[in-house]
Parts: sequence; structure tokens; C-alpha cells
Amino acid sequence: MTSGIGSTVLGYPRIGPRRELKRAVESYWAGRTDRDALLATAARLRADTWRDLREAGLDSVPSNTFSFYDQVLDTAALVGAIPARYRQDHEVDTLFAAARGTGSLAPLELTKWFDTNYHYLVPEIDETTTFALTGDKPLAEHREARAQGVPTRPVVLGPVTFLLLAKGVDPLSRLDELVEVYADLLRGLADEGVEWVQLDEPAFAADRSERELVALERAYTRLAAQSARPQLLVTGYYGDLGRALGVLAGTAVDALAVDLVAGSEEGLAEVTALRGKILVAGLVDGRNVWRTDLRAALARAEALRPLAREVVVSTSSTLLHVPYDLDQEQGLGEEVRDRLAFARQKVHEVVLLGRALAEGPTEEWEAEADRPRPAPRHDGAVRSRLTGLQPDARTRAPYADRVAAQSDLGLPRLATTTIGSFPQTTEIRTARAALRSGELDLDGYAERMRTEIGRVIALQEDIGLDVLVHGEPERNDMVQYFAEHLDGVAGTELGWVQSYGSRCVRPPILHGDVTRPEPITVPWTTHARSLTTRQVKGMLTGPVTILAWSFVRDDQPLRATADQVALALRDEIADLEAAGTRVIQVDEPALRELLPLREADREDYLDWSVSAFRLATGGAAAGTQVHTHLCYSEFGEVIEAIDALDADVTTIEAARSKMEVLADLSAAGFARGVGPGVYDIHSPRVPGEEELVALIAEASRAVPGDRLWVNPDCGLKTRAYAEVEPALRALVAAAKRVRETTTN
Ligand SMILES: CN1c2c(nc(N)[nH]c2=O)NC[C@@H]1CNc1ccc(C(=O)N[C@@H](CCC(=O)N[C@@H](CCC(=O)N[C@@H](CCC(=O)O)C(=O)O)C(=O)O)C(=O)O)cc1
Ligand SMILES: N[C@@H](CCS)C(=O)O
Ligand SMILES: [Zn+2]
Repeated sequence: MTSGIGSTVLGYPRIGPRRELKRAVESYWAGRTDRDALLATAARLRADTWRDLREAGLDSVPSNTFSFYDQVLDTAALVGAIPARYRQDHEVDTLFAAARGTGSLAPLELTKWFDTNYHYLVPEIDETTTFALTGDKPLAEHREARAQGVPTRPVVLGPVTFLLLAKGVDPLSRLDELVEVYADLLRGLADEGVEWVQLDEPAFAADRSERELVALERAYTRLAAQSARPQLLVTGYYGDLGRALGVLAGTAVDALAVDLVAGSEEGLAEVTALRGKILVAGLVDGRNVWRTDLRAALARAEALRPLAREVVVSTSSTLLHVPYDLDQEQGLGEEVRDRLAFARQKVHEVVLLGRALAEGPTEEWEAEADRPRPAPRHDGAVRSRLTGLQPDARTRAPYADRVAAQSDLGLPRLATTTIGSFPQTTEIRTARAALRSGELDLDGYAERMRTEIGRVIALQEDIGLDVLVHGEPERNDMVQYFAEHLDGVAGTELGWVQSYGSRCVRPPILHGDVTRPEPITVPWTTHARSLTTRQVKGMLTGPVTILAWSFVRDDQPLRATADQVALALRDEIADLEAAGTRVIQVDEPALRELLPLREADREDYLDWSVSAFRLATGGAAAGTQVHTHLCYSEFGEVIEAIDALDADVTTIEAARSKMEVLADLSAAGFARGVGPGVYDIHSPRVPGEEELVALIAEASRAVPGDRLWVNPDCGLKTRAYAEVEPALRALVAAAKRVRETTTN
């Protein structure tokens, strides 16, 4: 009989309640502070987390949830899989070299983590990789916590998910070698007296092949057979484990965590092998910010009891994706605040539920369970608009008619444009900080933004771009900015969530019916248009991306919220048109990100997401050229949905994948305007004119010049003018050369 694990959370934020880690690493990178200062900040943040979790009353406190940059990279370092080219004298510098590159070396590839807005570094596994236990981070952090009087449960990314996330020739074929390294790790942890270890296998919340399930079984049969080892908790969050649950339950691991928010109880009763295990019931939503319905959660936990040897309460996933602490927020109205729980509050919910499950409801539990939950903001007008939509509200004029109606835009073949944002300079951010602190009033701020827009327009005219943009200087973030201008959406002051490395976002909270009190972008776009005779693209963030990068109410289907946001954008498009704007871009970089992990859920998602985009754009006149922009993903799986968006022009990330997307698009019969990105803006490298000519010429062989656009991969906000200006000059020169030498 094993000893219990008790109530717990599967992971915790690590950037610091006030982004202390971000500031510490960025200051270290800039050479303003030394390594000791960085290590000291990191140690303090870890200590604070363990103390807080312990004092909150969790039975089992996780450790190794801290990371200087990314937990996948840390795992690579632990098992000897950081490519030798990144090696530095100190381990933290090796991590940063792999994450950010060095003067001469490109970094590891960064890509999105499952269906979240977090991004991880992709391990490279090849014949030079020799797996060995080359790090001791889980052990060292356990010791550090124990010295503080907190026994912890180290959390490590599981070996099968690690290999499934890696790139190389069949990384999974290296499983047996890697599992031996994990066995070494378990032995070392057992020697140190560690009682429980958590191995995360989120890859199994997605559809997996027979071979991958066999790999899972093989790995955990081996690890569970390790003679000296801590007890093993295996998790598979972000959805249902599906068949993987039975596979894991069939091994001798001690506990299994199930995500009962993204997944459900369905099928648990059939896994009879669970009855010998501890079931860690993920009942408190780890990914969203709503308070848990404690009564319903307790009833669910109790109903699970016959299915397992013991049931304990946890979060559905790591809490990495939610902000630290609701109590630090000053600006939220009670009608929103009283519906919310951030990481700290979720820990409290887990503790209350755990005690109620073990000992029966306490007074404190009753008080929290009965604490009133305000109803979401209701707007009858937006609801009746949606129910009264005409059947053709999501359909524009046929493409051929639109092309004819847009012919007076006067655009050349292989027209050049950018994706919207220009560099967010220190002056822009300083002006915004001054506005927030009250040093600058709204008029003064608007004046600075108008000046910036003037600069950006003049620069684009000088460079010779065909369709200009205003540069988005007024936007702190492409989602947060729109959210701040909509009713039914709340912003936070300190609700930072790590997106990658030191970069964070503050996801807005879509808490009630969404409406647009007044035009959002029209004054900026109109000002930009007043400064030039060229076309200026209006610039909006689409409904799917607004949902993907926000916390969304869970009391109605996502499609209902998406349609409300879409109506607000539809009105914005109408106002832009009324002010004379002829080209309007609606960005949907997150269209692929929200794609459900399981095939069975995809059709419904693609239906509502495409419908919402079409509701936003469906009112645009035939003569308005609607662009969309997609990036941050490979789009092969959603090409048909991209076609169904029915945009006149689709600009899409392509430079790094060497234009492969063009083949996918033409195979799907895509026959509207397309702008495969030719300048990789994720790299500081300035592309040369010759390489751009080669890329554009290649694209022009696949797409006729009147439908082919020439543009960068994505917005320029994270780049510096020193890179952007020469790159755009080269892009325009290259487009001109290909235009002159081709006729199609
Ligand atoms: C395209 N990406 C985006 C994603 N999600 C979004 N919601 N938005 C995105 O753009 N997901 C996928 C990718 C992820 N990529 C990135 C890239 C860059 C960042 C980033 O740089 N984040 C910034 C924060 C940006 C921001 O909100 N800036 C505010 C200033 C906020 C601030 O730091 N204020 C200071 C005080 C003011 C000051 O001194 O500047 C403070 O509060 O202390 C603004 O411009 O007003 C980051 O700092 O990490 C994120 C995701
Ligand atoms: N219009 C946005 C899109 C980013 S995905 C930008 O240019 O930054
Ligand atoms: Zn983009």
C-alpha cells in the first residue's frame, strides 16, 4: 500500500507575481546585472511559491515548476539533449543560448504548446544526441524546498511527450534509451527521500497512434518496475486521456491525474485497473479564470470514489496559464471579480475541496460555495441582432464581382504591403506608461501616436510600398487593445501570463455579452489616410484570435461569444468603410491554435470559427478588399477553413517553411489573393534582395501576379527600425524586379 498524495495543483506560474523573473532575465541579457543577481531572484521566486502553496494548505506541493525560459528546454538539459553548439560555461547561459541563439547561431525552433498561448522550444534529436542524466534541476529544487521545510513533488515532462514534441528522424525510436535516463533520475530522487514524482504526458490528450500508445505503455512499465523509485503520478492534461488512460492504468504507476474540465468522467468506470490507483481529479479549471462551482465539484469527486482506490482533488492542468492573484487587481468591478479565481484563489479552492472530500464540508467551504456569483452582463440588443441575422449575413458577393469592384484600387501586379505593426519603440511604450501614470493626458498621448503614424506613413511612401498601414503604435497588444475598447470584456493590471521566455501577455476576460460602445480604430486609420494618397489598410483583430488569447466565459458555447465579438468587428468595418477605407485586414493568427486536439472535435470548431470570421467580414461591400493574416503555425491541417474564410487576400507565414504553404493552398484549390511571407520577422537577420527575388519568383510560378502579394511573414512590432527599414527596401526592390521580369 502506498502513502497518499492528497490535494495538489499540477503546476504553478513562475514569471513572478510582478514579472520579477522577466525583469531579472532581461536585465541579465542586457548586461545590467550579473548571474548571481539572476540566480538570487530565481531562488527567491521559488521559495515564495513553495511557501505560499504550503501555507495555503496543499497536501502535496509541486517543485521543478520553475524555469528560466521553458520546461521543455529544461528537460532537454536534464537528459543531455541540448545540441553541443549551444554549450556555454554556465548551465543557465547554455539554456539562454539555445533559447535565443547567439551572434552566429540561430536558436532552437519555438512553437506553440498544445492548444494554449504558451510556446516551447523544440528539442532536436539526431545521431549526435546521447541521452544521459546531465542535469540535477528536479533534485536541486527539491533540496532547496526541503531546506525551507517544504517537502515537494518534483514535476518533470514525461519521456514520451518529450520525444513526441521533438524534431529529428523518428525521435520516438530513441525511447528506450531516454527511459533509462528517467530511471536514473527516479533512482536519484528516491535516494534523496523524494516520495512522489509527477511525470506530465499532455501529448496523450490528443489523438495518438497505436505505436505511440505502445510506447507509452513500454515507458511506464519500465519506470514503474524501477526498484528504487518515488511513487509515480502521471498526468495527461488539456483534455481526455482517451485510450491512454487504460494503458497507463494497466502499468504499475501509483496515481493518475485526469483533466475533468477539458475532459470528462466518461469512460473512467470502464478502466477497472484504475481501482487500484489514486485518482487525482482535476476539477478546478487550470486554464480559465472562473471560480469553481464547489458543490458541483464535490459531488463529482464523490461520485468518482468507487472508481479508484482513493480520489484526491487537483487542478485540471498546470496553473501556468492563469495570472497569479486576483487580490492584486484594483480595477475590476465586483460583478466581474466575484466570478473569478486566479492561481492563488484556485489553490484555495483545491484545498477547500480536498478537505470537504476527506472530512465533509467545513464552514469555510460552505461560505465559499455559497458566495454569490453575479450574473454575466446581459445585452438584449446584441442577442436579438444575432437571432435575427439574415441568412446571407455571412456571405459576401462572389469573388469575381469583388475583383471587378476593387479594380479601381489601382494596385500593381505583385503588390507590396506589410502586416500591420511597425516597431514598438521605447518612445511609444514610454508615452503609454506616461498615460497610465497620469503624466500625459489622453490628448497628449493621441498627439504622440499621430506623430508616430505620420512618421510610419512617410517611411512607407519613401520605401515605395503599395498598400500602407498606420503601424499600430496605439496598441499595447493586438488582442488586449480591442478588448479594452469593448463592453463585456475586462482587462487586468497584473494578470500577466507567460507566452514564451520572458514575454508575457495579459489576456482580457470576456465575461459578459460583448458590444462596441464606439468606433475603435477609425480615428487612427483616418488620420493615416489623410497623410497619403495611397491605400491604407484598416487593421482589426479577428473574433477567433480575440477568443483564443482571452479568458472566455464558460456559461455559453464559444460560438455564441465569438459571434458577439464578430458583430462588434462588423460594425467597425462598416465605420471604416463609411470613413472611406477601401482595404481592411482582419487578423486571425490563432485560427490554427484553437484547433481541438482531437479530430472528433474539429469539425464543430472549424464551423463556428469560420462562421464568426464571416460574420465579422460578411457586411463588407464588394469594393472593399478584405485581407486576413495567419501566422505562428503550420496551416496544412486547416487549409480548407482558410479558403472558407473567403478573404480577398490572405497573407500567411511562409518564409521559414520555404513557401510550402503555397503548394497546400493550390492543392486545396485556393484561388484568391495570397501573400506568402518572404521576410522572416522572427529573426533579426535582414534578408538580402537576391534571396527575396528567389522566393518571390518561386511564388510567382505558383500564383498569377494579379493575385500574388509580397509582404513579410508577420507584424514588425518586435523588430527594430535598423532591421526593418533595409529589409522592406529590399522587399520592395525584389518585388519590382520580379514584376518586371515576369508576365503571368
Ligand atoms: C503574437 N503573439 C501574441 C500572442 N498573444 C497575444 N495576446 N498577443 C500577441 O501579440 N500569442 C502569440 C504571440 C506571442 N508573442 C508575443 C510577443 C511579444 C510579447 C511581448 O512583448 N509582451 C510584452 C508586453 C506587451 C505589452 O502589453 N506592453 C505594454 C506595456 C506593459 C508593461 O510592460 N508595462 C510596464 C510599465 C510600462 C513600461 O515601462 O513599458 C509595467 O507594467 O511594468 C504596452 O505596450 O503598453 C512583455 O513585456 O512581455 C508577447 C507575446
Ligand atoms: N497586425 C498584426 C498581426 C500580428 S499576427 C501585426 O502586424 O502585428
Ligand atoms: Zn502575424
